[in-house]
This record gives sequence, structure tokens and C-alpha cells, in this order.
Amino acid sequence: MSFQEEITYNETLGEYSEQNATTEDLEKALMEAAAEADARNSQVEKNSSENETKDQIIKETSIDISPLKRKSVNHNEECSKKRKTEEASVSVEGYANVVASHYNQIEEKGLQERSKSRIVYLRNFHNWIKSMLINEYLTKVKSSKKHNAPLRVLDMGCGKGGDLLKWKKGNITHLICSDIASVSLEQCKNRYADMKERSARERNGGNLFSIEYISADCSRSRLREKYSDPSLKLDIVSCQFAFHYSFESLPQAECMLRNAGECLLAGGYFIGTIPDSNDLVARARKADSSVFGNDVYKVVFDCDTNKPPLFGAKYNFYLDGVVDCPEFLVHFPTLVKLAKKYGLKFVKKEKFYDFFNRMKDEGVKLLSNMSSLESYPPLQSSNLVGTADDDYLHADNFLKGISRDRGGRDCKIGTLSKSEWEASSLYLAFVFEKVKNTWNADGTPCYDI
Ligand SMILES: C[S@@+](CC[C@H](N)C(=O)[O-])C[C@H]1O[C@@H](n2cnc3c(N)ncnc32)[C@H](O)[C@@H]1O
Repeated sequence: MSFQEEITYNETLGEYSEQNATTEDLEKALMEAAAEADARNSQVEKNSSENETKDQIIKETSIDISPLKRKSVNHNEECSKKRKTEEASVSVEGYANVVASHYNQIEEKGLQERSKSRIVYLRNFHNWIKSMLINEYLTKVKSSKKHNAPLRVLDMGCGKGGDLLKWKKGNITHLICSDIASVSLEQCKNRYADMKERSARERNGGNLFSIEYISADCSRSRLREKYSDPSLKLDIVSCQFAFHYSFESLPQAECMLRNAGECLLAGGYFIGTIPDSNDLVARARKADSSVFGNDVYKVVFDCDTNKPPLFGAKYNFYLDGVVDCPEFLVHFPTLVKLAKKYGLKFVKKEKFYDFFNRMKDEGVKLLSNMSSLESYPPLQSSNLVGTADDDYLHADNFLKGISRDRGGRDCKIGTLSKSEWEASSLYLAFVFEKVKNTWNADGTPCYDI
């Protein structure tokens, strides 16, 4: 299978990439976070004096604004209405309630329904990226362990358990699933129960990992205290498409990183996927607007893109009715700096298109099994998910090149529509490794990173 490799969005990155977090920056951010918390406390008092219960506020924020095309007409109006109600609901918990209620409200769709989605290939492609990433680091961890040694994993922000099958395929021993959205976590439990039932019918008699669930805000609660065994050691912590929510404030980012690092064994990995803030900022600057996107995704910035703060740099992300939620820029140099405190040494970050290029040969079979790319040209053009005029121009050009090389013979390729590729290329995968520690005189761990 081949793929059009030319479309990469290697935009000149904005200054944001060079903005290095100094210790003073972090201290300033910490003070700002404290001031914000005070301001939110007074907002809560104001809200309660106006007799606004939190539940009412959450209900109000659940404006249905999908699908994207229908939305675009009243988009600005709806956005500002939604933002106003969001702001009103921001309490001491920050945006936690808004995020949790957003994910709790996403309907569980069947496979058939999901296959009709405009972004079916994008979703499958992201699933492929996660599978390859998880497999890559499980393999590394296994290679340094005795055969049959237990493998324990924490999935922070596990959602409905979209990665359960990946953990099963990776033959892990124990999984801790945690998420702020209790409804999603219930769906995750149901998925696991179905999987358990199915695997009991398999030849190996149900050799499935054990599991525990923690319904919690991973950016505010210490997960270790909630584990069934708080002395448990982890081999992998995975945080897929969720870590960026913690960059709402410095204490939240630190809490999430502590959860990621504190129970990892030395040599274990913290892996994840997040939107690339440099790319988001670069695209906003290029568009010279706080709003940009296409027919599958839209970003609406709610902070100064010329000088975004290190924490709380908020934007709303819309993805074809799947995600429509406040998110926060992750200033990567700051993440690297903060992670050190928890013994997490930066290993790499990789844009999705670079990850794809590196892994596409190894993962070619899985790409096809997971229907992660759309077959082009299709049997009928009406079968294509992309409807914009230029959605497959890149594929046409690529095919012309191949056809020339092959003496005019027709062939098929796997691709994503341009709109989906523009959305996918916003993301990156990251990897941190837990290092060995020594102990300070006061009994706290000390990391030499
Ligand atoms: C885009 S979904 C990804 C779900 C899953 N990891 C996956 O890849 O399919 C993001 C998830 O992060 C969860 N989340 C967001 N903020 C969180 C927080 N502070 N603590 C725990 N979970 C959080 C949401 O509830 C949601 O389930």
C-alpha cells in the first residue's frame, strides 16, 4: 500500500516553539494559578448567590452543535453563547465539569453507525497510530523483562475503553483505567465485560488481563491513593488524546505528571498523544485569525495567539461532532521541564505524519485490517468520504506519478482526504522514560535528569 507523502504541513513554526520556560516563568505561572483559583472561588460565591446550581449550568452548556457544516452558519453566535455559559460554570474545578459533561454526553455508537461517519478513516488512522505506539513500547518493556513477568499499565483518560483490545493484544497482566467522565468509564466496564465473555470462549480459556477502574480527575487527584494496591509498580502509563486537558493550570499539569511518573518502574514509559501546540499556534497566525479549520475540524482560540500563556491557553476544538470541548495548549518545553521533577526523561516527540512514515512498512497489514486509509480511486466517486473539490487532488497527482512509472497501468492507493489529513497532522505522539532515583535526606526521591 502506498500513501501520498507530499502533504505535510511543515509550516514555519511560530515563536511559540522557541519560547523556553524559565524557572521564573513557572513560578509566575504558579502565582497566576493561585490568583485564578481565588477569582474562581469568588465566581462560585457569586453563582450560588444567583441561585445557579452546577447541574443547571452543565445542562446549559450542552448545546448540540454538530454536524460541522450545519454549525458553521450560526457558529460564531453559538460559540460565544457556549463560551459564556462555560465561563459561568468555571468554578474551583476549572473546566473539569465542562470536559466531563462533554464526554459523558457523547453517545455510544455501534460499528455500523461509526462507519458512516465523515471522519471514519481519520478515527481508524488515529487508532492505528495508538496501536503502533502502544505495541512499540510494550515490546521495549518486554525485551528487558523475564519471560512471563507481569506487565501492568495505567490508562489515564481511557474514555470508553477504545484501547482495551490493544492491551489484550499486547498480553498485559493488569490494567488501571481512569477517567473523569463516569459515563465513559461505565461504557469501558461494559466493553471489558463483553471482551471477558468472548475471551472465555477462546481456546486459551479467557487469558485476559485483570482490570480496575478509577473515576477521577487525573489532574487533581492522586491516583496512587486509589489503586487497589498503592504499592503497585507500573510498566507503561498511557494517556491518549487526554493529557492536554491538564495544561489548564500548573498544579493540574504537575498532578497529572505525578500520576504518570510516581508508580512507573525505572525503564518504564509514559506514552501519549496530544495536539501539537506549535502547529495550532502557527496555523492561527497564518490564518491571521483566532478561528481556523476546514469541513472536519475547527479551532477557536480563546487566548492571545501572539503570546499564549504557559498554562490555561484555551481553545475550543470541534471535530465533526465527536469532540467539541475546551482544550489547552501544551507548551512542550514546559512539559519536558516539569516531567523531570517526576523522574520522567524526555525521549521523543513525533508528529503523526513522521510517525506514519516511520511505521508504515511495519504496520502495513494493520493499516489495512483497521481500514485506516481510504481506498482511492473508489468504485464510485459518491463512495468517497471527502466532498471538498480538492480533497483528493494529492491522491490524483500521486497516482499520475505512479501510473507514469508503471507504464500507464492503473493502481489503487490508500489515502486520507485532505481535510482529514489537515486535522490528523495537528497531532503528535510523545514518549518519556522513567529514570532511576536516589533519595534525598528528607526521604524524597531525587532524579538526575
Ligand atoms: C479524546 S478522549 C480520548 C479517550 C481515549 N484515551 C482514547 O484514546 O480513545 C479524552 C478523554 O480524556 C478524558 N479526560 C479529560 N480530562 C481528564 C482529566 N482531567 N482526568 C481524567 N480524564 C480526563 C475525557 O473524559 C475523555 O474520556
